[in-house]
Amino acid sequence: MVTIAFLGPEGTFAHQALRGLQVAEGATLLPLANVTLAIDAVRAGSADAAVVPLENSVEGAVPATLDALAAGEPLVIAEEAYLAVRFDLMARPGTALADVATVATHPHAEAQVRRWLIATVPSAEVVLVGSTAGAARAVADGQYDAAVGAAVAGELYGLDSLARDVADNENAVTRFVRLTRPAPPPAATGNDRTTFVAYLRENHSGALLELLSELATRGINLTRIESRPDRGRHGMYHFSIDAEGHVTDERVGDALAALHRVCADVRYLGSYPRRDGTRGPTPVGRHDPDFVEARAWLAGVREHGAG
Ligand SMILES: O=C(O)C(=O)Cc1ccccc1
Repeated sequence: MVTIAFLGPEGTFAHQALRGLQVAEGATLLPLANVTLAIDAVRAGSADAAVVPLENSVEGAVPATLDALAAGEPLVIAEEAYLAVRFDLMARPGTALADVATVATHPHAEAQVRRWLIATVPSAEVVLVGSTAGAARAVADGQYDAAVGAAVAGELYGLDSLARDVADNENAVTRFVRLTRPAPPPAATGNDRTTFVAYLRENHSGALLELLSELATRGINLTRIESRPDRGRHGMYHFSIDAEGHVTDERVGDALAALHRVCADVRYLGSYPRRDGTRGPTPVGRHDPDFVEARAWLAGVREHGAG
């Protein structure tokens, strides 16, 4: 029986994202209170996969997810899904806006409704918790006056919406990933993404340029790059990167091998179909047959003194 952990409880955006991901029929769903617990459940073997947010179009990366992937037992991204996120301010029935002294929500939700909260409930204290649905449940339990989250969470926990669609920016989307223990990637589709973490060898001038050059010379377009501090080494950073292409593409494999040579470490985090947009054109000389032909030419030069 397959068990899928997700950022819970029921009613989170992560819970909604499950619908857009491959979840085996009859799988057991395991809601956990924060991203780190969900990811560690896969490492411990108590879940086969975890569905967690990785980045949001307004607030950027989810650090807890990036950091849990960058260290500890390796995991891979098997799949991604995008979800449009909308936020309501929800409270126990009978609560008026004027009664709201505390508002609980997830940090990524807070960032997306910050101005609205300041304008609407300026003296309310905002409390950051593990998830939006966790906030809604805590409001139902009487811990806080109001929660910011998905309308469905309000319905689940018996809250009323005091205000609907309260985001500062319309059209925010969040990217969720399904993580598993290391496994062969799904087959290349021609529109894929590869995620990895590069740890620089030392803090020398041009170290990041060196890393980027290996990707640029092979015509690899990046869709995200984030620096995160190496927790144990003050002043040192590693880079969490999404690149267009699949690890079985010649140019991507060649670039990862090159980074393995020049970096202190490269942690491969999976190749999987890209669900937003389409990749740009591959530059001349960087298609798979170009690499195959170049290898044959070099073999000829080495063996016969001529290609
Ligand atoms: O707390 C949730 O519901 C989540 O799934 C995390 C989150 C919070 C806000 C925006 C996107 C994802």
